[in-house]
Order: sequence, then C-alpha cells, then structure tokens
Amino acid sequence: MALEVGPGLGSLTLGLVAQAGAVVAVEVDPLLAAALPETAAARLPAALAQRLHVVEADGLRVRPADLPAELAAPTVLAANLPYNVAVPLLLGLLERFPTIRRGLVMVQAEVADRLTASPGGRIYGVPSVKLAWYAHARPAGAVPRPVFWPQPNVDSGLVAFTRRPAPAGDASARAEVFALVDAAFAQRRKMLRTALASWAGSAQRAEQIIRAAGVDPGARGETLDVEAYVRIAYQAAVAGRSVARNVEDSGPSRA
Ligand SMILES: C[S@+](CC[C@H](N)C(=O)[O-])C[C@H]1O[C@@H](n2cnc3c(N)ncnc32)[C@H](O)[C@@H]1O
Repeated sequence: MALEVGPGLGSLTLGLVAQAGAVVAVEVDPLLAAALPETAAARLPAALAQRLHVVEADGLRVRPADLPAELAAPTVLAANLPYNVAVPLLLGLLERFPTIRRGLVMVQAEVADRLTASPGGRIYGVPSVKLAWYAHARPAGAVPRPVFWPQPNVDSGLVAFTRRPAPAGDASARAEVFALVDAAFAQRRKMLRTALASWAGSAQRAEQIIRAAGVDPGARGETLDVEAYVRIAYQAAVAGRSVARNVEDSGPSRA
C-alpha cells in the first residue's frame, strides 16, 4: 500500500493506483483534495478508482491515526514532494510512519544531491545525516525542467530509499543525535572541538567526548557518518552529569 503526499491534480496518483494495491493520498489543499476522487473516477476504470483514498491533511503533521484504519500502515512512499518543505516532509513521514519500508520521491535537484550525499563533500549536511538515520538513500535519476508544463525554474531529481534499522535506541536517542548534528553543522567549517564547544559546555569537554567516541576532534562535522554522530551522542550521555555541570557553569549565572 502506498502513501502519496501532495497529489495535486493527480498526475502521479493516477499512475500509482494502477501499480499499488491501494493508495492513500494526503493533500493539504481542500479544493484539490475534493477534486481528486472525481478526477480518478473520470479517468480510471471503477476498479482502479476505488483503490484511491484521498485525505485532506497537512503532510507535515499527518499521523497514521488520521488515515482510515485499513490504510494506516503504508509500506511505500511515492511522491512529487512540495519542494519548499520536501526535507521536513520526508524526515517527518519516516519518523511518524514506521511502516514505510521504501520509497521514491521527487525533489529539487540540489535537495536530491544533499539527501543522498556521502560524508566528505561540501553538499553533505544535516539532511544527508538525518535521512541516513532512517534509510539507505540513493539518487534515482534526474528530471529536467522541460518535461514539466509550465516549465519550472529548477531542475528536479529522484531519491530512492530503503529503510534501515535505526542506528541507536529510541526516539529520545534520535532527538539527541539530531541536536548534535544540528550543532556540528551550524559551524560546519570549524573543527568539531570548536563547533561542539557550546553543545558540550566547553571546547575541552567537547574534545574529551569526541575522543571517547573514537573520532578526531580536529575533524569537521561534514566528514562524519551517522554512526560517528551516534557514538559522540552516546559518549555525551555517558558523561552527562559533567556536561550538565559545564553547561550550568557557562550558563546565565556567569553571563
Ligand atoms: C509539487 S507538489 C506535486 C503535485 C503533483 N503531485 C504533481 O506531480 O504534479 C504540489 C502539491 O503539494 C500540495 N502540498 C503542499 N504542501 C503540502 C503539505 N504540507 N501537505 C500535503 N500536501 C501539500 C499542494 O497543495 C500541491 O497540490
């Protein structure tokens, strides 16, 4: 069963229902959400049109409980994502719909590059690490702007992904790792011991935690894979009391 977010007029949806056993399409625009079942009924044989269920909801917030019970566990995500919110949509759907095993999404070409980048390059960043938490992702093709009408002013790219086991623990572990990733990339050109100084309470404390994780404190955040971030977050948790004390020491009372 497939989940589509942002079906719009249904250009992808009509093809999807022919391929998937059932499609639940989440559309935020009430007019488009109301029109899509009529479009499907007019364009598809009744047996196929019945496979489509349209839900008017915001893809940034939608949860399984918002879908009909028999469609609340989609296994595939297939979408031409709204480009302005593509990354939070994709990451949020992977978080809230653990049943999604694999997917294919279209996003702006530069975003596709970032989502699928490997450590070490300039395009590797927060979206790359966070998507790697949930899934193995790969570029699955370029979509040049002339294939659309009206022609957009950006190129597009496809990203294919397959869910992987989470590299650590539960939702709170993920939140801690994601906060660490945000801190490391907030000053991405700096060495980790400096970039993570305020996160850890001090550069010295950051260095101890990073070393304990088996990572070079002189490295930059853009060279680390998600597993390295998990190790650093774990060492910070182990050293938690000291980190908390250092944060207090450098906090408002000394300001
Ligand atoms: C670029 S998407 C793709 C449109 C269509 N799937 C296609 O391939 O032509 C635009 C659609 O996403 C919808 N959309 C935008 N933000 C949304 C959100 N947060 N949740 C659900 N749908 C959203 C818009 O209303 C619009 O229908």
